[in-house]
Amino acid sequence: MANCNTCPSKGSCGKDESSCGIVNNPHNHIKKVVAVMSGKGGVGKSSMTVLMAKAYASMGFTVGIMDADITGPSIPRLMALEKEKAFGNAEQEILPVIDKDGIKTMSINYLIDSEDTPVIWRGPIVGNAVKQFWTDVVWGELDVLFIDMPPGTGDVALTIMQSLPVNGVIMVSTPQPMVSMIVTKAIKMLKQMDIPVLGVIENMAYINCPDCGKKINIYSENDTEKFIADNDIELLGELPMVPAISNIRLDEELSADDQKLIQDLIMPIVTKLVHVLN
Ligand SMILES: Nc1ncnc2c1ncn2[C@@H]1O[C@H](COP(=O)(O)OP(=O)(O)OP(=O)(O)O)[C@@H](O)[C@H]1O
Repeated sequence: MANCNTCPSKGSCGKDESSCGIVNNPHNHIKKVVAVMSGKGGVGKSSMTVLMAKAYASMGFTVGIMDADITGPSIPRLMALEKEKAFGNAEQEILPVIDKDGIKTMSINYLIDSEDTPVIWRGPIVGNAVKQFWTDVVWGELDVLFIDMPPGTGDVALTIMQSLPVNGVIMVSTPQPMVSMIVTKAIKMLKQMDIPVLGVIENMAYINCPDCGKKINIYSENDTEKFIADNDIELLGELPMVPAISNIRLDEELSADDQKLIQDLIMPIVTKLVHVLN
């Protein structure tokens, strides 16, 4: 049953506790829940989730990542935790896997034999698994929990939005008309559900010429300004396509230049996010 005392939305959601469908674990005290969503697959949602989580942790916040993409989980690999398994405690709860920076993570891949074993489950079972990642995982005290959403606006995305106290959503998109159209559907769904869209990240928007440094737009029909204005949302940032981001799992092995590049790209976004979340 719902428990407002441990709910991140306490005092701001307007729901009645007796009819609220969100169940909270009394051991967990999570201040903010941020879903990272894309509408369209492959645009960099999981990469952005990891970059933001690492940046938050580097600022001294306590951070968690829930990998809600049950049939296509990528958080363990992106965090270089793919060899880890999750264990339970005496209360039948699940302990998250914690990375070298103290980021707590949970993914279905920690619970199955091998990372390439497929999860062949229908929507309601997948939805229940995600709900258990909220109710049964010992997240403890967190300043922010990022949820790496499955792509699209299907059954599981709806379950998450209805069953977890999501404070806001970050949309990840690429500047292509077809992607913007599908991301717009997701934004409209969130507006109908009264869930705030915190802003959009335009990922893989351009490349920098390796010789002269000139910014080269990859897509000829780049209409980011219109997309932002039509949807009345904030642009949190535009990121280029760079090898450093595709190698984020090896962050400690990246050159000092690449580490600085990532910092310079992600910090303005995270600074805006800290501001809009407070
Ligand atoms: N800015 C970037 N520069 C270079 N490569 C990137 C960038 N962003 C993401 N990628 C790469 O693009 C691919 C897709 O990224 P990612 O898995 O984060 O997308 P996704 O939207 O979460 O995908 P899915 O829909 O499967 O969940 C990965 O190989 C990732 O390394």
